Amino acid sequence: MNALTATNRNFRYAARILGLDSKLERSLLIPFREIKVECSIPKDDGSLATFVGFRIQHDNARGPMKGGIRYHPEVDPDEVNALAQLMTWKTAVAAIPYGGAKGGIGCNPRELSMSELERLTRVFTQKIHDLIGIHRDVPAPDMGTNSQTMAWILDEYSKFHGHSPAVVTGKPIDLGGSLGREAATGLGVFFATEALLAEHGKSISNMKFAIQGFGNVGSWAAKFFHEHGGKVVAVSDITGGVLNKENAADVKAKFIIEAANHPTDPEADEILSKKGVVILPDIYANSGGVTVSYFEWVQNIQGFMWEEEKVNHELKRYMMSAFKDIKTMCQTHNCNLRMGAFTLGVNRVAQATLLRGWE
Ligand SMILES: NC(=O)C1=CN([C@@H]2O[C@H](COP(=O)(O)OP(=O)(O)OC[C@H]3O[C@@H](n4cnc5c(N)ncnc54)[C@H](O)[C@@H]3O)[C@@H](O)[C@H]2O)C=CC1
Ligand SMILES: O=C(O)CCC(=O)C(=O)O
Repeated sequence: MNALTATNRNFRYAARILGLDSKLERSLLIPFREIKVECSIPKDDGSLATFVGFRIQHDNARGPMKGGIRYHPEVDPDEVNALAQLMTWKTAVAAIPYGGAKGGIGCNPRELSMSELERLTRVFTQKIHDLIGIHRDVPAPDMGTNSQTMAWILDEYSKFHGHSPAVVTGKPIDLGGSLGREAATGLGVFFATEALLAEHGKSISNMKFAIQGFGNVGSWAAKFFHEHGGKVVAVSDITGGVLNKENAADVKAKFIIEAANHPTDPEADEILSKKGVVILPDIYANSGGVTVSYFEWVQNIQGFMWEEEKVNHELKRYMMSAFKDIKTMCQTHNCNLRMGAFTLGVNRVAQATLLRGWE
């Protein structure tokens, strides 16, 4: 099942639980805008290379659209669409004033030199600069991109619109980035795990952790688990496996924390749930990144930098509060954590949409 089919299925299930009107359901599902651009660049050897870039803006009922840009060979419009939609529910679960978007370029960043990556990022920015903006759509890093990528977008965007640090988050600190943003997704995963384990009478220090993916998110999460007495017993990277209906039955973990986006397909979800595995869903578990992106945007707009302690303290407060809200939805609708998070997010966006109206 592809990522979009799976995400739509989860959304429809949540809409049914909430009893949403079918017209509202359709309006929430269809993306606000889908952008597809050709990005041609001269390679270092003088040859021409053409890549396809996407920015899918899913919903802006609760505020400017927000979400990362990924550079990966398998980027395709359906996947970006699903990830954009997940951002809409994620920002609503986190209770931050944003909608959802996601972008990507189909490329292998490991096969491009720094100067090729810079040219590609600048060309992509030239093609989308009039459709993003501080109060319109604010990109951030995701798989295969980082603070340097954001610095190039900021520089290119500013050539058209004047110096605009708040147009991207996850920037280098020297360009207005926030202290704590680089570690934020991993730290948020740690806070989310702590909250879940506490519910089950357990703590980080008496648990073993196997981490799939060891880039920004996985490596910071591993560091925080280790520092708090957790035993990190396994780490897998790109050469590792995926979760799916063939191997879901072999998973021995009692808890799965979805630090990545859409790492479990619905068929595997069902198998794992039947085995009694507790899954903490992506739209909550990895929301620490976008939450600190929000703090970065606020700091840029305020023109005032926060101490790292304040960033981390506020992050913990947001993560705890969202967990409490998800549990309330689980109790109200007698559903699992994924549907607790989906109903929470979808309901908040539905309410905002209804309040704004369609005229
Ligand atoms: N960077 C951020 O702030 C946020 C990232 N995410 C999500 O977290 C996930 C990871 O993102 P980043 O750490 O930023 O990316 P990254 O590019 O820094 O690292 C990705 C890691 O995953 C590994 N990987 C790729 N395919 C794999 C597979 N099949 N099995 C095991 N490992 C595999 C890569 O080798 C690499 O170590 C993505 O799904 C992303 O959308 C979610 C929220 C925020
Ligand atoms: O920090 C952000 O704005 C977005 C991060 C992101 O792409 C995600 O949460 O999946």
